[in-house]
Amino acid sequence: MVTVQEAKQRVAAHTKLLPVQVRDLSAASGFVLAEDIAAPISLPTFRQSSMDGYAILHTDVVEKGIVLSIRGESRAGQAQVPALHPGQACRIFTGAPVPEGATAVIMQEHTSAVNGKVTLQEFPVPDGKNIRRVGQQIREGEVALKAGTRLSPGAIGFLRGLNVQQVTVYRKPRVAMLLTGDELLQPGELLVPGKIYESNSGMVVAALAREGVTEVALSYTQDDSRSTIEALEKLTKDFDLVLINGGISVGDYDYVGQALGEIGAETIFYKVKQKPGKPLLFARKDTTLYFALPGNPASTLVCFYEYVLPAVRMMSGFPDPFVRKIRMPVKNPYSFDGDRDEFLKAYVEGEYVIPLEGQESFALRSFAAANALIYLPAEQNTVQAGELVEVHLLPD
Ligand SMILES: Nc1nc2c(c(=O)[nH]1)N[C@H]1C(S)=C(S)[C@@H](COP(=O)(O)OP(=O)(O)OC[C@H]3O[C@@H](n4cnc5c(N)ncnc54)[C@H](O)[C@@H]3O)O[C@H]1N2
Ligand code: MOO
Repeated sequence: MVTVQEAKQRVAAHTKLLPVQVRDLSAASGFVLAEDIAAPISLPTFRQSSMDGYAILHTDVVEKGIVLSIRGESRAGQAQVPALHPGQACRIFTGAPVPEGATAVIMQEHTSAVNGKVTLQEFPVPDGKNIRRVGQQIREGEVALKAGTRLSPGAIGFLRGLNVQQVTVYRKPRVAMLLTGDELLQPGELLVPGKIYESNSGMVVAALAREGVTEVALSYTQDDSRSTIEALEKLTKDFDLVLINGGISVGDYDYVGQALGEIGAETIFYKVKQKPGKPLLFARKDTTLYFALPGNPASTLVCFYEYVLPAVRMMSGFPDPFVRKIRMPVKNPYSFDGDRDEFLKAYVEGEYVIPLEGQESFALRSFAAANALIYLPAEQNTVQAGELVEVHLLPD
């Protein structure tokens, strides 16, 4: 049995970055850049107006009420704009090229135009006012995004604006999941005595999809040694990550630990001093990592968020792979017995975190309402209302 901290360290120590791949930017959201990206162009590429109004020479504005003659127009997308001379103003719109010679744009609301003349109500007008400079955002050749950046929607938009079409990123793991249990029913099957509807594959598939892992090879096995070994043998080569669910405790029909030994996987740890999820096993064979997740549904999901998700993120190049931790005051007092650290299904509401009813590891009802886990080390087994606790925010 290892501590939570030791288990996390061992996961980190045995999880390697996956090879890089080139992806179209349109299919790279959520991936992590493996190389710096240099800006192929400057942004803006030309001087642009940031307002609808009039391009002028700021030096013309020596007092309030100056009148200039309107010469021409510049609209967004226009290629040629005549140069501006002292005493002139050019009608201009947001995003349009600023004529050569102009040094400022006065917003329309600060002007009045009549009969080809415009009166400016603003004084003084600083040099460069309402003009986006060439390269103000980024200059050609500068590093636009560094290796290790996760491609957020903002990053994708930024790269699109730079006309970057392909990116080199770390690939995401190829994942298989093996569900064990004689009691498991597929959706829609007839409910017969002793059976349950299988919940854990759908849950893990949904959680993986949020990490950008959209394909999971699912397979099922009965609780017997031979079929468990055979099922695992099929999953070695083609996958970076194999998740096994159930059959990892000490019962007479729990064959997963033994089967992993039979296929030559090396156990890196078995059992973590935590609740739920004590019988978690982590193993490795060649470049494939195996997590045997305890079958109790809440144990499966806690182990997923605390260990599997960080491993997926580490493989895909995330610099900060663990779920986000903050310290918050707990709304209600809470206490527990036992010598294992606890992960409590919880709800963050405003400035407080609330431990939810129904913490048993068979129960997903509380998980369905949770947006966080409270991590309480065994030493902190009694907390008072208002006491600060460590909160792990679940990904949205
Ligand atoms: N004598 C002991 N018994 C148990 C111990 C122990 O230390 N000594 N540990 C308990 C803990 S803690 C956990 S957690 C469970 C883990 O059990 P397994 O990983 O072997 O899982 P199973 O026995 O196969 O199933 C447990 C539970 O979960 C249900 N289950 C399994 N798979 C699914 C699924 N895909 N979807 C929905 N529900 C599933 C299964 O029906 C059982 O109710 O062991 C304790 N026992
Ligand atoms: O560790 Mo188990 O998940 O407590 O039921």
